[in-house]
Amino acid sequence: MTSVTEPEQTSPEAPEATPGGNSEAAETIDIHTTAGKLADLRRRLEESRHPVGEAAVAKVHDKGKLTARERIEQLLDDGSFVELDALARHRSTNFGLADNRPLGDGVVTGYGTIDGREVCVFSQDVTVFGGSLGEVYGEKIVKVMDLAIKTGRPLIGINEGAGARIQEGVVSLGLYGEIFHRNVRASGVIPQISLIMGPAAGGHVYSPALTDFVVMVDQKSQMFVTGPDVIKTVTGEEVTMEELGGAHTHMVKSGVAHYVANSEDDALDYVKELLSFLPSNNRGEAPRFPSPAPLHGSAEESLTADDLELDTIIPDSPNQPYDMHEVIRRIVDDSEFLEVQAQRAMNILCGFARVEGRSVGIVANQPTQFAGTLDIAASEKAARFVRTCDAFNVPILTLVDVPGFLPGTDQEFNGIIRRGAKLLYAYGEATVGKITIITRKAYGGAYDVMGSKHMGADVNLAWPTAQIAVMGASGAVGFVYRRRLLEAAKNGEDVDALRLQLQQEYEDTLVNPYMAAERGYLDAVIPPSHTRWQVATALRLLERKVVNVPPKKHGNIPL
Ligand SMILES: CCCC(=O)SCCNC(=O)CCNC(=O)[C@H](O)C(C)(C)COP(=O)(O)OP(=O)(O)OC[C@H]1O[C@@H](n2cnc3c(N)ncnc32)[C@H](O)[C@@H]1OP(=O)(O)O
Repeated sequence: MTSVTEPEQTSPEAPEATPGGNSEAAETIDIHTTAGKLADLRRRLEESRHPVGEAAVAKVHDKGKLTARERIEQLLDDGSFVELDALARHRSTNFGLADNRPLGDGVVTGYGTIDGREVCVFSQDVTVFGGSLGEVYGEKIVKVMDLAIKTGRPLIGINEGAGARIQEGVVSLGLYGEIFHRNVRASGVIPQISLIMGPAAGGHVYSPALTDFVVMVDQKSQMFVTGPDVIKTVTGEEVTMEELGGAHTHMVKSGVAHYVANSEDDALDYVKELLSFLPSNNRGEAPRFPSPAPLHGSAEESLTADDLELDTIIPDSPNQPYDMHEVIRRIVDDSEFLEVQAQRAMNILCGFARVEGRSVGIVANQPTQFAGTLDIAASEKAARFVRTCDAFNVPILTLVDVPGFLPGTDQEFNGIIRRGAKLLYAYGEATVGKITIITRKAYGGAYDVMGSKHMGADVNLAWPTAQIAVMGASGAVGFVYRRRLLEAAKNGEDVDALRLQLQQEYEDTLVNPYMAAERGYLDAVIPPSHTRWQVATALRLLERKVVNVPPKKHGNIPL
C-alpha cells in the first residue's frame, strides 16, 4: 500500500479537484483504493497546472500575457506536449520556503512537436517566486537540456523571471552555471532559441545570450543584468525598464535581440518559421520543401517575369541606391525572406530563404543604408549569422554591393580592425556551400570579406554591372595621379576636366568584372535575370560538398 507523507497533499481524504480547477470539496479521495490513487494523481496534476492558484493566472491574463503553460501549448502542435517533472517541488527551508512549495517550482518543461518536428522546451512561470530560479527549477531545465542534446532536438526556452532565487543563495547560482555550461556545450550541436516574454534579469538573460536566437516582444519584454533600481543606487542614473532593456534597445543598441515581435503570438510564429529553415541538429539538413517554381532546362528556358526585372534593377548611376530586398525577392522561393536583426545595422541584410525548396542563409549589402558600407555593427551582425548558418549546414548566398569599410575615427577607435575581422574569420571558417554574386560595387578589403573566392567561396558570379577594384575612381585618381594633377594646376590647365577624364579612363580599364573573370576569381559573368537559375544549380552542386579541415581544438576568432 502506498502511504503518502507530505502533509499538505497527503490527507487520505483530500478534496478532489476536477479538471478546470473547480474543487468539489464535497468529494473526497480515499488513496487506499485504486480509484482514489487515480483521483489523487489527477488532483496533483491539476494543481500543477496553476500551482499558486487561479488568481495568479488571472493576473497574468490581465496584463495581456499568456501563462507559461499556454505559451507552450501555442508553440507546439496540438496535443503533442509531454510534460516532465510536473510534480517536482523545491527542497529549500530558508526564509519560510518550507511552507510554500508550489508544484513545478516555477518552470514547465518537456518535449513535443512543431510542424511535426521534435523539439524540447521549457517555459518559466513568473507567478512562482517571480519566476526566479532555484535548485529544483534549475535541475528541471538541466534535465530537458540534456535530453535535447542527447536526442538531437532543438531547444526552445521561453524566458521571463527575476534571475537567481535569493532565498536559495549559491545553490541557485550553481544551477545557473550548470545551465550556462550546457548552453555552451549545445552550441553548434542543436539550435537553441530563446523567447523573452517579460522582464528577465540576472541569470535569466545570460542563458539566452548564449543561444542562437533571441526573440523579444515589443513593450512586453525587457532584459538586463541589473534593473533600474540597482542602477539608480549604484550610478545614480534614472532609466525606465523599457529604455534599459526593452526589445528596441536590444535590437538597435546592444544587438542582443534577433527579432522584435509585436505580440507574443508574433514571437511564437517567428520561432516556428525560424525552425523551418534549420535542421534539428548539426548532423542533419534543414527540411526540404517542394519548389514553388521548378526550373526546367537552361537558364533561358526557365526565365520568369520576375527574373527579367533583375536586368533593369541596377541604376545607370553608380551612386544611385536600390533596395537589395528587391533583388532577394526575385531570387528566392515565393519571394519569402525571413530577416534576422532587421532593424540593426541595416546596411547589411541577413536572413533565411529557400531556393528550389532548399534552405539558404542570405547575407547582402544594402545600398540604401550608408551606401552598403561595412561598419562594426554590420560586420558583427553578419559574422554571427554566417557562423550560425555554418554550424547548422545551411549554405550561404552572399549578394555584394559594398563600397568598402566605413571610414572614421569612431570606427577605428571602437575596433573596426578587430571587429571587422570577425566577418573575415566567419567566412574563412565556414565550410558550408558558399555562393557569391557581385551585383555592383566590390571595393577594397570589403571585396575580400564578402564571400570572395579567395576566402573559400565555391561559386562566384558577377553581373556585368559589377565594379571590382581597390577603390572607387575619385579616390584612386587622387592617389595615382596626384603629381600630374598638381602639375596641371600649376600649368593653369582645367584640373576638373582632367580629373574627370582620368577617372573615366580608370573606370573603363579597371572597374568592371572582367579582370576578375580573366583570373578565375569569378566563375562567370551572368545576366542578372539568370541569377535564380544559377543559384539553384549551384546549390544542387554544393549539396555534396565535403571539406576536410585541419584538426585543432578550436580557432581563435577575434572576439
Ligand atoms: C547567475 C545568476 C545571477 C543572478 O541572477 S543575480 C540577479 C538576481 N535577481 C535580481 O537582481 C532581480 C530582482 N528582481 C527584480 O529586479 C524584479 O523582480 C524584476 C525582475 C524587474 C520584475 O519586477 P516586477 O515585475 O515588478 O516583479 P516584483 O519585483 O514585484 O517581483 C514579483 C515577485 O517575485 C519576487 N522576486 C523578485 N525577484 C526575486 C528573486 N530574485 N528571488 C526570489 N524572489 C524574487 C518578489 O519578491 C515578488 O514576490 P511577491 O509577489 O511579492 O511574493
